[in-house]
Amino acid sequence: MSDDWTELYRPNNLDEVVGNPKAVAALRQWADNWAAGKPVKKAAVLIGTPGVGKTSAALALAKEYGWDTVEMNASDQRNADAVKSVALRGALGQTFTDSGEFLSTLDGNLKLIVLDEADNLSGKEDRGGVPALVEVVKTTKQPVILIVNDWYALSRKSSALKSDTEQIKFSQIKSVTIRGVLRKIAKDQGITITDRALELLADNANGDMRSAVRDLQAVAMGKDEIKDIDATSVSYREVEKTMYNVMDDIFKSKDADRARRSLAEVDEPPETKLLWIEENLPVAYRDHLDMYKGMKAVATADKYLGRVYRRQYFGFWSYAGDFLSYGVCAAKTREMHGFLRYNFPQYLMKMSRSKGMRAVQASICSKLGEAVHMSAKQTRQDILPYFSRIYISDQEFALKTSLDLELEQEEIAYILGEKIDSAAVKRIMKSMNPDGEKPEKEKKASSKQKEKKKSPVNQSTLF
Ligand SMILES: Nc1ncnc2c1ncn2[C@@H]1O[C@H](COP(=O)(O)OP(=O)(O)OP(=O)(O)O)[C@@H](O)[C@H]1O
Repeated sequence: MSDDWTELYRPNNLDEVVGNPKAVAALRQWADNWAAGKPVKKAAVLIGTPGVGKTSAALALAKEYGWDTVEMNASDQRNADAVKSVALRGALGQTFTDSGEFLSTLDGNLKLIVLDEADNLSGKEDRGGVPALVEVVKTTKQPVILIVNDWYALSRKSSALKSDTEQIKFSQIKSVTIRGVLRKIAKDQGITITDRALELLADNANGDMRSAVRDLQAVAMGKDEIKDIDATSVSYREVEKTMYNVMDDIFKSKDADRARRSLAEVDEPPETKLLWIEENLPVAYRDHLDMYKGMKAVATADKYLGRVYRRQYFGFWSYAGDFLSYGVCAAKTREMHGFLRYNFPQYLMKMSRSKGMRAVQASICSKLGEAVHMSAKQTRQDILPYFSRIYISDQEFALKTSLDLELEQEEIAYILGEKIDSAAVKRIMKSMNPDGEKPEKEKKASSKQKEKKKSPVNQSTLF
């Protein structure tokens, strides 16, 4: 049995494929025609974003109709011959898998050929990827299903692909539907889960069932009860995910209205939105004029954001939003397709890193300041540089002060200017704690700090 819940709970039949009844009905109709020996279109294309059940539906269909399945990755050019050899043979006789093995068809059953990533044939046109696919969908003697995320990208490469296939669209799964599936899985696993946690997990998935099931499995690890707080741990990813979606709406499509709505809906401060767009505009717009116009819109948005604070007029936020969405979206000369690798804003990354560093420095200064009866600020200016020098050069001093000040590993690393897991830091930690047991003092340290009950450190031990 699979440990991966997305495999374990893959639908076993078409009725278990939730959320897209029309698509499932269309798929059944297509399969019925094949089963009756009169396929109207020999190949079906299942179109939809990742994790909405396209592959599951194809596999469930084969099970329901008692067909064998041959799954192949269409983007791998090496498979083209293997696909043809399976597809172009009749139901009787023998066929090959992509690894060249014989597949016997003793009962004369149909064989469902599932071609994953069929939209990923980019750059392969000249090497025959698309023509091979067209030949297959026209002449196959076996039912063929193409799985695609981006139908536009594929269909514009060949009009035959459009006319010779049955296109079936899968929409994103509604949050409430996802919730139902998650509830069933939790029950089956003997896990209790709060309604709020279910809601959080389902909402976070943004219509992607696979990611919802994965998140559930991740938060359930080692637990038999999932509380609200457990589910909130996945929510940071939602921010990125949502911003990534907004990026696509702004940079790829020409639908400026959608771009505007999408940017307005994402729950992030306007400054953060601007940073995302500024960071990724050069990734998306390779044309210099598009980039120039886009950056101009970003600059104008930035001007309005500045005015919000200077004039305390929050109406300017919407102006800024319009420039970032409408402005940037309309700056391009044509729609963009294909995958774009967006970056998390560098500025935010640096800031959060240095925020972490500043917090560590503040905590050292507060401990040290207490020992020498000085404010944390004064300690930082007048004591810390000298303290660090002595600490680095005198091991005995380092050990003593680390124990007296109850320094944590990250604080020691900061003073030494080393990485947290460096040999020097480990050496001091080990000397502080030779038996591997946490000293009593250290154990109490964090709770003591929280209580703000400052322990009187003996100055004579320190210096
Ligand atoms: N509609 C659905 N009903 C039930 N389970 C689903 C559905 N969609 C997805 N799942 C769950 O998510 C997993 C992944 O789904 P599946 O592989 O079918 O998605 P997909 O649309 O083919 O995605 P991709 O395009 O990334 O391959 C399934 O194994 C199943 O556990």
